[in-house]
Amino acid sequence: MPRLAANLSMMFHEWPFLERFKAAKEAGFTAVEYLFPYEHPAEAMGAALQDNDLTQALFNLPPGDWAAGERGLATQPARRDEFRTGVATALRYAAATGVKRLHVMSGHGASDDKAARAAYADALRFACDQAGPAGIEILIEPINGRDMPGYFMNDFDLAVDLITELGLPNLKLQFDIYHRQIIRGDVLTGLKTLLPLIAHVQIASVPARAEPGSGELDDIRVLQELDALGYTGFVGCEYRPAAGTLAGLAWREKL
Ligand SMILES: O=C(O)C(=O)[C@H](O)CO
Ligand SMILES: [Mg+2]
Repeated sequence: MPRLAANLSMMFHEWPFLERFKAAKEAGFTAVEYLFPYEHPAEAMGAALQDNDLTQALFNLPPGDWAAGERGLATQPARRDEFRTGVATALRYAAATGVKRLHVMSGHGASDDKAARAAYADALRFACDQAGPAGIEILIEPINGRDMPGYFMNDFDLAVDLITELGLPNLKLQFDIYHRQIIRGDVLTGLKTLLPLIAHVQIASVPARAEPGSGELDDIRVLQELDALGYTGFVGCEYRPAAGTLAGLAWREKL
C-alpha cells in the first residue's frame, strides 16, 4: 500500500486552508503536501502538522508572482537573487515542518534556450548545496505543456539529462503519473527505469485530473506495480475531486 499524501492545494477545498490538515487526518491520511506554505507563518504550518500528527511530504519553493502567471524563477538569469532568497525562505519553512523534499519549479523558457538551461542548472546546484546539510532533497518535475504552456521542464528526458549531468546526490525526480501519461505514456516502464531517480510520485486521473481510477489509465494497477517495484516514498494525491473530497475517497479502498 503506497504512503498517500493528501494534496491540500487541490483537495479538501470545502475547508479553509489551515483546517484542511484536520480534515485530511480525519479522512485517514497520515501525510500532506501542497503547493506553497508562504501565506502563513512557518510556525503555524508546523503546528497544523503537529496538532494533527501529520507528516509533510513535499512543498514547492516560492514561484515568483503566481497570480501574474509566473511558475518558478530558476530559468530566469535576471531573477537569480530572488531565487536564492526563495531557497532560504523554503528552508526556513522546511525546518518548521520537517519536510525532506522541496520541488523547484523551473519557470518558463524554450527547451533550446541555452541561457535558461544554464540558469536552471545554476539554480539547482545552489538549492542542492543549501538543502543538503539539512538532509533535504531538491526535486524537478516534468509538467505537461497543455496545463502549463511554455514551462521549461516539460519532458522526462530533459529531467534525466539534467539530473545525470549535474550529478548532485540530493537532486531527484518528481514523477507525476498524470503528467507522464500526457507527455509520454509508457507509465509502468517509466516508473521502473527511473525508479533510482524518483523521490516523490503524484497521481490523478487523465485527462480530468480527478480521482485516480476514473480516467484512461488503470491507476490502481499502476500504484500496485509501484509498490511491487519497492518504492517506499510518498504518493501525492494531486487531483481535483470531481464531486467533493470525502465523496471521492473510495478509490483508496481498492489499493
Ligand atoms: O502541477 C503539478 O503537477 C505540480 O506538482 C506542481 O507542483 C505545481 O504546479
Ligand atoms: Mg505534480
